[in-house]
Formats: sequence, C-alpha cells, structure tokens
Amino acid sequence: MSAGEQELLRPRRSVLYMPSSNARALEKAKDLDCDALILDLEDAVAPDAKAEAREAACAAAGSGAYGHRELTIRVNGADTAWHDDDLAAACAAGPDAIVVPKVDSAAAVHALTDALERHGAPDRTTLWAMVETPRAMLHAEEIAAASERLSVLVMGTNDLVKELYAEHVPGRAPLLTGLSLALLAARATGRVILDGVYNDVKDTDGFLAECRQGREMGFDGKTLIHPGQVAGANEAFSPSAAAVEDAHGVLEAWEQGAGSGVVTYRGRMVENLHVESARRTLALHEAVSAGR
Ligand SMILES: CC(C)(COP(=O)(O)OP(=O)(O)OC[C@H]1O[C@@H](n2cnc3c(N)ncnc32)[C@H](O)[C@@H]1OP(=O)(O)O)[C@@H](O)C(=O)NCCC(=O)NCCSC(=O)C[C@H](O)C(=O)O
Ligand SMILES: [Mg+2]
Repeated sequence: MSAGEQELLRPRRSVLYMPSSNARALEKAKDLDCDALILDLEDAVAPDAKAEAREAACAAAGSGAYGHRELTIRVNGADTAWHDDDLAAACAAGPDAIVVPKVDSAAAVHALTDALERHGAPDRTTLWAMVETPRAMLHAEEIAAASERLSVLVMGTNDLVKELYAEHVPGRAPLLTGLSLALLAARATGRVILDGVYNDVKDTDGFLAECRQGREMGFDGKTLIHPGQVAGANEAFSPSAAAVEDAHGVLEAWEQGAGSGVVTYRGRMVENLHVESARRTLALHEAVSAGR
C-alpha cells in the first residue's frame, strides 16, 4: 500500500477542536477517545489570550501526553497580526499538522508550504487547509493539488454559511454545493476531507443525523466542538458490523466465482469495483480496530 493510500485509511472519524486558552479542555483531551485534536488559536481564543494560548498549544504538542491522537494546531489566518508568530511557534513545536483557516487559492498553499520550510517545520508536520469561503469552494481542486504536504481539507461550515448569507438548517441544503465541490476536489486529488462542526452541543439527534449525512456523502470524519460528540462520530464513520460482514461476503462470492467478471451476492450484482469497495471497508475496519 502506498503512503498516500495509508494516509487515506488513517482513522480521522472524530477530530475535536478545543480553545488552546482552555487549560481544562487541554487536560481533558488526554483521555478522550477522539482520533485527532485541533488545538485552536483562531476563533475560539479571544485576542488578549492569543499569546498565552499559543504557548499552551505548543507545549501540548511537544508534551507526548496525547497518545495515539493526532495532534494539530490551528493558527490564525494569513490576514491577521498573529499569523506569522503562530506559524513560527507551531513549526518549532512540530505537531502532526498545522491547520490554516480560510485557504482560498493554490498561491496561498504555496506561501504556507514555503513558510513551513522557512520556519524549519519537521517533515512529519503536514498542512491541513480549511476551506470555508465561496472562493475556496470554486478553487477547491487547485487548493487540494497545490502541494504534497497538504494532506487534509477541513470544511469550515460556519464561515461558509456566513459568507453565503445562508442559514443553518437541517439537511444543510444551502451548503450542499460547496460540500460536494470540496469532496470532489479531495477525491480527485487523493486527499482526506473532514466535515464541518455541529454547533448545538445539546442536540444529539441533529448531530447524529448530520454525521450520517456526512458519511453518506463520502467524508472521512467530522470536526467536533464538544467531548459529547466524540462517540457518535466514531460510530458513524466506522464501518458497521453489518458492513464488515457484507464486505466479507462480497469477497467470498467473488472468490467462488473466480474468473467470471460478474457474480451475485445476496441478490446484488457484484463486479470488480464492488470488490475494491469491500476491500476498502475491511482495510478501514482493520485500521479502526488497530487503534482501539
Ligand atoms: C461549546 C463549548 C463552549 C461548551 O462549553 P461548556 O458549556 O463549558 O461545556 P460543558 O460544560 O458541557 O463541558 C463539559 C466538560 O467537557 C470539557 N470540554 C468542553 N468542550 C471541550 C472541548 N472542545 N475539548 C475538550 N474538553 C472540552 C469541559 O471543560 C468540561 O470538563 P469538566 O470540567 O471535566 O467537566 C465548549 O465545548 C467549547 O469551547 N468547544 C470548542 C469551541 C471551539 O474550539 N471553537 C472553534 C472551532 S469551531 C470552528 O471555528 C469551525 C470553523 O472554523 C467554521 O467556520 O465552521
Ligand atoms: Mg471558520
């Protein structure tokens, strides 16, 4: 399996944001069952807390205290006074990835990868680009393809709703074009893509419905804002027991019909492309199980 294929199978079902200014949240995250953490310096941190939050995020990234969880730092945007200092500090801390908000062109990605090199970020530190503006939706493919260092696209659905003058509604009809454009770009370029956050931390049914929608659309996982959302996202973005059983059945039926280009399983047509999907389901299941 190539490095790119392995990257696509790394579980990122539950990716939890937390304000880096919140010491309690940083501590609590060490015991949460999420696949990845985004230590935020941007929206969740007040201007007068930015410097302290930066220090806390970098200390956390270098602490080795977060176990298997992928650890990332979200810096402030390129158009802010904090961006350069955030990038320099994050590069020195060397998290698994640096998350950058409001990336809207290939040129922006190039400027970021140049900055990562200039600041001596270790090779293991990749770039996660947040796509959250109309311009980013229209340029999603060139953003995703701009650098091999860019491994993940992250939907910023709050900013997208704001920029579109849209509204948050069940089913997300106003966002479907943008979500689909970003998904197409991620899949066309072999990148991972994470769905946006669900703001109402008390609305479990609404949250689970949005997880299901994201999974059905093809997202690899969901960004989260509260520990109470982790278990639901893990379940929604893991292959279910039924899907795993079905995948084994597809492979068995295919092997029994060796040589013929088409067989049936449980009354369904099975061709080579279905076998590839079944293999992916099993590989994902294995990757998720290995992390437990
Ligand atoms: C949304 C919250 C402000 C809710 O906070 P609160 O009411 O205090 O939550 P609880 O009392 O239910 O908290 C229970 C315990 O869990 C800990 N906690 C809460 N949130 C987190 C978290 N995100 N990570 C880790 N731990 C967390 C509390 O400390 C409590 O612990 P304990 O004391 O032991 O009981 C709050 O959840 C929050 O701040 N969430 C994160 C907000 C955030 O990071 N926002 C920025 C990212 S979203 C975004 O910007 C997306 C994008 O850019 C876009 O455009 O869409
Ligand atoms: Mg945003």
